[in-house]
Amino acid sequence: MNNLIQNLSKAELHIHIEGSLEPEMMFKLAKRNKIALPYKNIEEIKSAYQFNNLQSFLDLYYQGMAVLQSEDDFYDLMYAYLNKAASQNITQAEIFFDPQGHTSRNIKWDTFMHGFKRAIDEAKANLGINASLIMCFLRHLPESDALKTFDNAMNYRDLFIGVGLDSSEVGHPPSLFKRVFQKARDAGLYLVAHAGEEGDASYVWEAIDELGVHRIDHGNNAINDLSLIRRIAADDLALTMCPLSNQRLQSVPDLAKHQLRKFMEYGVKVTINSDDPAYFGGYLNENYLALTTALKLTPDEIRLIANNSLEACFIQY
Ligand SMILES: Nc1ncnc2[nH]cnc12
Ligand SMILES: [Zn+2]
Repeated sequence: MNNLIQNLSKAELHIHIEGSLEPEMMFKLAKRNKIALPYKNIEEIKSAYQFNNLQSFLDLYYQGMAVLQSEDDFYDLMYAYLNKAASQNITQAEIFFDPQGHTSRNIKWDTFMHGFKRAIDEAKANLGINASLIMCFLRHLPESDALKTFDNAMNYRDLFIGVGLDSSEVGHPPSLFKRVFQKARDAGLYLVAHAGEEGDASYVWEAIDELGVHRIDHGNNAINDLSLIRRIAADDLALTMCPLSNQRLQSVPDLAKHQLRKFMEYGVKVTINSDDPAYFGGYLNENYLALTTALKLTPDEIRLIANNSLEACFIQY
């Protein structure tokens, strides 16, 4: 199975670039930028990564971002991910970034956008991997902040392909972001949203009906609503699922009960992704392997999931 998973061409459609910040790089950048970390060494960082829900992870995720300061920092972060992705036979990635996590720390748009672009261009030339960016709005902040972020992002319109919605889900439903998603739709951008990770099925309904998303990030809790599953399948909305993330954030009790199999039985276009690999203990192939073992996926099922990921890409090469 290991070889099959390694050798298959795959796309990754749910990866937060800031979630690929490995403890080693966090330490290196903290030193480079003279930023004090609340950890003495890499082992201490790793042992702090014990999560009991989404928020307990997000608190450390936002704290970790503080080491990202210069264009070179953003370049290094992106290039390291793309290098790893290419080594796992990922031919294409549509990558999330969180601008509000950086502008709130007074980092300039040019700094992160130019760092990301340089890494993406060099990785294409050196490694043959295709990558595009999806800008996410932080849903724990008000829509007015997302609208300002959207206006600033339009100065870089050719550097990203879509918008998404992430951060703390419960209490921040998709409908609160209707206006900014409408603006993004009018600008010809692709639309995605995290929904049904910790929120119930109503969050997924809203992402579809109020935001008009083209893919759903996670979607796990849609499993409790048969008419919703049928709607997702009928509209061919891919789910970008993240098994190790679900396990580490305790949003599934046991990987053997992961919702992916049931969605697949209903004909939903399911995909496997890594979400925040530096925090959840595995990149894409480790996610495929963990779910293959837990759900006893057959080689044909693994091929189908990998093929789904290529079909669900917004950009077809
Ligand atoms: N799994 C996740 N859910 C919501 N927001 C996130 N930001 C980074 N990872 C996330
Ligand atoms: Zn995510």
